[in-house]
Amino acid sequence: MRLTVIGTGYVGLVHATCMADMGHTVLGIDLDALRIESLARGRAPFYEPGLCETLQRTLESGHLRFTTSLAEAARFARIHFVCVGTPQRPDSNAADLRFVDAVIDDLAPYLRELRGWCLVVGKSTVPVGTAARLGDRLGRIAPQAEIAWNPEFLREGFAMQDTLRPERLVVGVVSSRADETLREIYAPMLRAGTPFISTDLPTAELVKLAANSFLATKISFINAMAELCDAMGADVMTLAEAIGRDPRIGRPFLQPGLGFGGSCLPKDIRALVARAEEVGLGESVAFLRQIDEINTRQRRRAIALARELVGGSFSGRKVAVLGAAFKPGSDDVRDSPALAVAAAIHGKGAWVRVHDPEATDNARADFPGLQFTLDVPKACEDADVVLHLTAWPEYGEIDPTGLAAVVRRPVILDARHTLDAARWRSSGWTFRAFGRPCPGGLAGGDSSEG
Ligand SMILES: NC(=O)c1ccc[n+]([C@@H]2O[C@H](COP(=O)([O-])OP(=O)(O)OC[C@H]3O[C@@H](n4cnc5c(N)ncnc54)[C@H](O)[C@@H]3O)[C@@H](O)[C@H]2O)c1
Ligand SMILES: O=c1ccn([C@@H]2O[C@H](COP(=O)(O)OP(=O)(O)O[C@H]3O[C@H](CO)[C@@H](O)[C@H](O)[C@H]3O)[C@@H](O)[C@H]2O)c(=O)[nH]1
Repeated sequence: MRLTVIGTGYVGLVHATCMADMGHTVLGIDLDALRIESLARGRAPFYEPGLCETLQRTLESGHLRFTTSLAEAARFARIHFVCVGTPQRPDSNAADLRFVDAVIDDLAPYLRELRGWCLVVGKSTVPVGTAARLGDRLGRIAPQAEIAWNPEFLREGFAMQDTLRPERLVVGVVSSRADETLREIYAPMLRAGTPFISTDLPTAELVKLAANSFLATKISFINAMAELCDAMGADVMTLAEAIGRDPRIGRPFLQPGLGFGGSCLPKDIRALVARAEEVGLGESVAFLRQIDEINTRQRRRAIALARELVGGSFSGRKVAVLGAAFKPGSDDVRDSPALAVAAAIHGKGAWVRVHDPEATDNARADFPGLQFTLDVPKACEDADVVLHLTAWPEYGEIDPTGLAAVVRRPVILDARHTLDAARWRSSGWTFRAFGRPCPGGLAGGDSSEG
């Protein structure tokens, strides 16, 4: 089938390339002319495992092309996926819907000129009620155009596999024709057994926000347990393993540490609370405010413990930071917990040098005051403390003995719980982690400092 994908960010570009790889003929559209130019030459604007190869393959096969023109998009296909951003508004916790609104306003006049039915399918994460509102807006200008909502659940770092082999497909539709069209688009996945959940617009919109709220709740729950473990001398990793064995609880998303960041979980739980408040149900989701607060507290705890580890003041201290991306497998630094901690420590007078295997360009653009390097020993040269803040697998391969020879003091805070404490300690390191007993005292820093 012929499809367009409007917005070629993390969601749109991955969706466009995967749809093209499945055999559809796809036109990708973005306002950003430089991005479109480099995509047309097969260059992806961000790091995502497997994306580059698929992009090049689908460009070569002729299944994928790019343009900046919505007029061309309207002529090209009857099905248009909308994948533009819905960030947090600068002035409140609500979602900023101006990009999705703009796509509908700009596309609708071109669709009106066409004869026959067409379908605009939102994939962006939006507050409940947005799809119906956009459907009305679209219908007023182009009465033969219909809206559907098909929220996206991909994880960065696993985006290709999550798109090609999703756990489920959720579609909100207002007609059986939309339902059948979406089933046809996703036919190879349905044949492979992917559950297809077809529902109304509000349910589809809410499923997405509910899923992210639940994931955020699991993470903050285990981090709250880590705080208790610190105070009580218990071990949060054993606790996570033990409760995670219960299939009603499950081990995934119980990894304690610095908490969640990125462009989705933080803004999505805030947007859900904001929307619930609009309909007078703020109290029903008040717990999500606490989930958010527990999450940001982890960053303050890491700063406080790091300060304790350098002797009580950051002034003039050298701090090595391992990791800048909001999570491993991605070069995305949007709301990165690692960079928030690094910047705060830098702001308190420390020399901070950050290593990341993929995200240094993006991180440098957002935090020009920090120093960056692609070499772990260089990041750690003369450091008073090493902070492990993003769990890239290669940090698990570091030789602690070799690194001890480079630093000023062999002291490490593992804020992601993926390093082997025994190995580091046996190489002479003072090794600290939240929620884990440590020889000679409790691991937790106080969380009082902002
Ligand atoms: N990033 C993720 O992992 C992820 C996963 C699931 C859902 N989502 C949701 O999907 C949506 C997109 O997220 P993203 O991370 O891909 O965003 P992004 O910021 O990476 O990409 C958005 C793209 O849309 C383009 N754009 C903006 N307005 C446009 C317009 N009028 N016409 C054409 N292009 C336009 C921008 O130039 C940009 O390239 C958001 O609602 C997000 O919450 C994101
Ligand atoms: O046990 C865990 C799991 C994750 N994280 C952190 O949580 C954040 C988010 O991780 P993850 O959910 O893997 O990344 P995203 O790519 O942001 O994906 C989430 O947000 C997307 C956008 O809505 C959804 O599509 C995905 O389903 C949802 O997992 C990162 O900072 C992780 O380091 C933890 O601290 N502990």
